[in-house]
Amino acid sequence: MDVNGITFSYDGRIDRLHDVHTTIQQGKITTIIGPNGCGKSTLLSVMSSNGKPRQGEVILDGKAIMRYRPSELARRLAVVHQQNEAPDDLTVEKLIRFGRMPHKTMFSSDKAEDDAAVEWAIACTNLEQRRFRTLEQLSGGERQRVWIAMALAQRTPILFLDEPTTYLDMFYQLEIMELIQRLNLEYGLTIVMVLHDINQALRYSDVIIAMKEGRIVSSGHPHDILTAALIEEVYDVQVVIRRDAEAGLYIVPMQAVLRPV
Ligand SMILES: Nc1ncnc2c1ncn2[C@@H]1O[C@H](COP(=O)(O)OP(=O)(O)OP(=O)(O)O)[C@@H](O)[C@H]1O
Repeated sequence: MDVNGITFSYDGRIDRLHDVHTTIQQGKITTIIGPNGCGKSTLLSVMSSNGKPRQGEVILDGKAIMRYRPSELARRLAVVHQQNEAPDDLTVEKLIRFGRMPHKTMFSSDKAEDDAAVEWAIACTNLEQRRFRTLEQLSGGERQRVWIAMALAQRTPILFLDEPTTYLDMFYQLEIMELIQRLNLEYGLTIVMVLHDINQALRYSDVIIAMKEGRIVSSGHPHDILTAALIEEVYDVQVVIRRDAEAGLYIVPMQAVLRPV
């Protein structure tokens, strides 16, 4: 996927993305980082054809993303949004089955293929024991796995996740990150996600895109780009970067740099 010079505005007045260029590498995990309001979710939305750029275009498999029919795009790319809502009385299995919608035509659907995709999504996300529960009977971490399972049931080669670990405790955060890593390594899914936890970004990404004020400041392998200088430039936070024999590279935020406004 190529992002070619995207400039985007919600209201036609203020640009929230300014001439953004990047290439999403197939089969890799790419993580978008940056402070609140810098345009991470906006970029993810434009990259999934959810918003028309003022300038530039996103190319997927040689074709501009805006030229895909919605169902055609939904067979290539699935999105797990930051906030998800569904009726509380819907069972896990029924909800996951909605992921099959893009594969149905007006006249037919391959029931065996649908069943196999739903079973695969349930198995990947370890929801076998929860399939007949309703959403309200699940923990936050289990609910997040349901949304991921629904996206997996789409059987797309590309998966976008917007802040998949927000509101989850340490256990569930790790569980989701390990699931994402497994989906990438075992099934070759191309993953693009937004994360706030810089250490998670460092540990699980092949490529990091660092944004500030609607622009890409730096992108590349986490070990190459995540320097103390870059983090201070992007977040206004001083950090120390350490390497531990067991834990590898890790970042410790030390101090917010207060700047006059
Ligand atoms: N639907 C919208 N209509 C108008 N402005 C919006 C809309 N969504 C976001 N914005 C604005 O666009 C800018 C970028 O927002 P975006 O949600 O992409 O940032 P973000 O980096 O994902 O932030 P966060 O980390 O807080 O989720 C912000 O100034 C935000 O207020």
